[in-house]
Amino acid sequence: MLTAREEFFAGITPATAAIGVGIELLSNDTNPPTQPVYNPTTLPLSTSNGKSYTNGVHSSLNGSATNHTTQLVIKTNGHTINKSNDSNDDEINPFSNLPCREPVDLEFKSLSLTVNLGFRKGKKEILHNVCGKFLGSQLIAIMGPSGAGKSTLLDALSGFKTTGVDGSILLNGRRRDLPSFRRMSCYITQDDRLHPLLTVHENMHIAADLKLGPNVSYEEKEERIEDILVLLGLKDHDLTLTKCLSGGQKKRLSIAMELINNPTIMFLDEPTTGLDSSSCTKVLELCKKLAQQGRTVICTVHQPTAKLFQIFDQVYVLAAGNCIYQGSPHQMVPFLQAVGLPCQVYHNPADYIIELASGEYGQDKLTTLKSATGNGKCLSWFESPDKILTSEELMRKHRIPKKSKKRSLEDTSYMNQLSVLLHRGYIKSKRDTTMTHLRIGVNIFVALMLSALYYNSGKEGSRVIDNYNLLFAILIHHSTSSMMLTVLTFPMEMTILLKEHFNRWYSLKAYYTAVTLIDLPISICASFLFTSIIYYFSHQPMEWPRFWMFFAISTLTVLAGQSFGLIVGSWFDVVNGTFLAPVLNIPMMMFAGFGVTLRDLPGYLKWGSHISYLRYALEGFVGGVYGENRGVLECEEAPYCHYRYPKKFLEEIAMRGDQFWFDIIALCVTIAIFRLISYVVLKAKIKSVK
Ligand SMILES: Nc1ncnc2c1ncn2[C@@H]1O[C@H](COP(=O)(O)OP(=O)(O)OP(=O)(O)O)[C@@H](O)[C@H]1O
Repeated sequence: MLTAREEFFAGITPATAAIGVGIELLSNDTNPPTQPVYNPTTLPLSTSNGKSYTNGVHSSLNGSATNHTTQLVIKTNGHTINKSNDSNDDEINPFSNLPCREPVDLEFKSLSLTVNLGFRKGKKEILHNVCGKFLGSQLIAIMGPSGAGKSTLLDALSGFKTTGVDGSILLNGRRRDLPSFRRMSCYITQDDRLHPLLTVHENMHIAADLKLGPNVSYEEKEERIEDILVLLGLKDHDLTLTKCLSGGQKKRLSIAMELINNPTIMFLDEPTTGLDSSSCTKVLELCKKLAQQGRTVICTVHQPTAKLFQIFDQVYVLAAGNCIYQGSPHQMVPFLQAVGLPCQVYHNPADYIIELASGEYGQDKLTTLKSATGNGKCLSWFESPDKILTSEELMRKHRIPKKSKKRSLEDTSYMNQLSVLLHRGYIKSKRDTTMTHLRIGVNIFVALMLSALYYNSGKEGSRVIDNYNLLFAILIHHSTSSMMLTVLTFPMEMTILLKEHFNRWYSLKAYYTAVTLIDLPISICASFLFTSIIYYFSHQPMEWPRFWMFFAISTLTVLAGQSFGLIVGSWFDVVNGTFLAPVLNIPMMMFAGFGVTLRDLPGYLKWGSHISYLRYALEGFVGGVYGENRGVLECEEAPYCHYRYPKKFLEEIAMRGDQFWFDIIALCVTIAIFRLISYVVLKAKIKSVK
């Protein structure tokens, strides 16, 4: 009898290599089946947790896999088990903990996608009424030359893009209900949007916590993670930081994280781009395995080699937004022959069709191909066209899917998402040399530099102006350093947010709350260190209440600068943000009351002082240091001290010195408004991507 783990490995090639399990498929049919099939009638299917498996394969659609008898030889470290297999029987589902779902046929009719080119520039249609059918349990390649519309088609089908999309998309014959569809599908982007400072296992565990929630036990999650990591050949790397993984491993990790909640339909945008041929093969073979387990796996590819081309069950070729071939890779040569464009014997058909699609042999050939396929309507070139079910048959076969009563798209509660995101943020902060270590280091360094420059200026009556300059310099340091750090780092976070949010890992609200909270301890800590150093060495009044006032204003300025950076960082990319953030901060400095006092500001610019958070911060600093009835200052370094009486200085700079609490409230309100604006900008940005 096989153990659950042996059963698990029975259909999995990459995993077997990792732990010394080998599989050989011996067919006793003259036409070898393309898909290895496991016979549950001869092998017991009980799992470690006592569950039994149900069918995960759309057998009627896998013509080549049916009507074959296959012999499966499983070699497990030393033992060899021979099993006969009739492929009409159920296939094992290697995810021993995941409930099997029905395979889904995805069909689209007269699909067009139009984009707005901008003000007065009109519109551009990228997809032109294309049709197509992607069958369940198959690996489908969307091919075409650069700019043909592959990614656009993938975006439209996955629901990543909804604006400008016209036509109908059907799932098992019924109109696609986008929220339900998103619950059963996932989108894996071309670039690997992963957290570089988390290990493979941490990434997986966080994905599991976000997708499965606290109702699934830790042990079950671990079991599922291990199964997936073994399946994807990542088990040996589970303690490796993501940033140290190779391109192919990153790609596999991206897939692994989405497999946690067992999606039925997987969209992959160019999963082979940037990989060497062996990694390409590994990734595509893995996709094939996932498809064989009952999923519809759709990916875009540029120009596969002849070997990779054969891995796909179906290819869909686009040329300038039109379909020029749809069917099995094996049928492509007969198809081209049939339309009078025969492929040379030694020419890779995939290369040839891309050359045709690029218009290398003339535009008239494209017209011929488009009409031969009916722009995707023709299904004759599939492996077994007679076995393809019509929409009506599919509707009869598959019951109406239950509509979820849940309003939110995410699988777990807000509180669960928040706590997992906080935990993830904590791990990242601990390891982040820029956001944490460097930031603390820079604060200590700047504080020591300023201390050396303004040593003793806080208590000396002859150096009040110097001290005033110091207070303004501290404000500029706090506001710009926190702002620029956010502007530089947030756009990278934004790309990950877009992917994870689209794949329903968490709501924007949970993400935003976590981002706001996670940075608080580091900001407070950095600000405390800075304040302690500068306050002591510049000899500000040695009274605890004044120290805390100084610290409170410093911290609120850091938070205001950060919130301002968040608005810019979520609106603009790094290049534009780096230019715009300091520029936009200049009016804040202009209206702070430094240089030109608030009294001397021209009447038509007075409004500026009300919106400048640096004005409230400067007023708060001055109030803390010179207000609140501070006594006469020392005058040891000069024969005459003009501002020996702090009141005189306050009059000169047009500040009252008793507005500390007003300034604190004004800073808190400013932070709240900035945070609200950045939330709205983020939400709009996510919407605009669609
Ligand atoms: N928002 C947009 N505005 C204008 N044109 C767009 C927009 N999005 C896509 N396009 C155009 O649509 C066409 C198809 O783009 P798409 O990214 O889908 O191509 P692709 O086949 O995936 O190309 P590649 O393989 O190079 O990624 C291209 O000509 C592209 O310039």
